[in-house]
Amino acid sequence: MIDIENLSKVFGARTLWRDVNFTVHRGEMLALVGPSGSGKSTLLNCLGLLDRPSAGTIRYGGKDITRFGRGDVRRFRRDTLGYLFQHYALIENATVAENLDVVARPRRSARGRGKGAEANDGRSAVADALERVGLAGREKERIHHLSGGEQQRVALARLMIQRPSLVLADEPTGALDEDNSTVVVDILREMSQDGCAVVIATHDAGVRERCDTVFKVGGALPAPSRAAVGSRG
Ligand SMILES: Nc1ncnc2c1ncn2[C@@H]1O[C@H](COP(=O)(O)OP(=O)(O)OP(=O)(O)O)[C@@H](O)[C@H]1O
Repeated sequence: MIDIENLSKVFGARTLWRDVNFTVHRGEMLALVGPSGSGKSTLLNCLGLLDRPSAGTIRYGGKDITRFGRGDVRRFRRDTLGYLFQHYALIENATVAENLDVVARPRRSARGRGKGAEANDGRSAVADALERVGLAGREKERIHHLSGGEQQRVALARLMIQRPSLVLADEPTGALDEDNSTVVVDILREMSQDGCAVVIATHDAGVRERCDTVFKVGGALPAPSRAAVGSRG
C-alpha cells in the first residue's frame, strides 16, 4: 500500500539514512527501530509529508506522494493519514468530546448530510470510539484531568473516528506504563486488522514484538563514504 523506494535524507554534510526501501501493506504493522537520533521520526515525517526526503520516492496507491502539490497534500492528510504522538497532541483545556468533535465534524459535512443527521452521526461516532478504547461515558471530562494512558486512548479514539488508511505513530507508548502500552498496541492492531497500514517508530521491545515487520534505521553516518543504513531485521 505504501512503498518506500531508495529514500535518503541528508542534512548538510550529514546523511541521516540512505537507500531505505520497504513496503507496508494494508493490515500490516511495521516497527521502525534504531538508536536515538538515527532518524525514525524524520522518516515518519517524510511518510506523513511533514518533511521531504532528499532523494527517492514514496508511493501510496501507486502515486508518488512526494510530488503532491498543496491541495493533494491537504487531502492526503485529511482523508488518508492519521498521526499518533508520544505526547498525545490533544487540546488540554477542552473536553474529551470537544477533542473528538474536531475530527468528527469535517467528516460529517464532507458527506453532505442534513444538520440533524450530522449531529446524530457525530455523537454516535464519538460514543462508539470511546467505548472501543475503554472510555465510555467520559465525553465531558477535561483532557488535563485524565491520566497519560487515558489521554493516549482519547488520541486513539480520534484516529478511529478519522478512519485513516495509514497510521503513523511516533513513540506512542513512550510515556506509558506496560498495561497502557498493551492497550495502545491492541487498538493499533485492531485498526490494522480493519485494513489500516500502521508504521510505529519505537524504542519499546514489547511494541516491536507485536509488529509484523521490523525495519532498522541505522545510526547517523557522514556523507558520502559509508554504506546504506536501513535494513529489515
Ligand atoms: N531540520 C533538521 N536539520 C538538521 N538536522 C535535523 C533536522 N531535523 C532532524 N535533524 C536531526 O536528525 C537526527 C534524527 O532525528 P530524529 O528525531 O528523526 O531521530 P529519532 O531516531 O526519531 O530519535 P529518538 O529515538 O531520540 O526520537 C537528529 O540528530 C536531529 O537533530
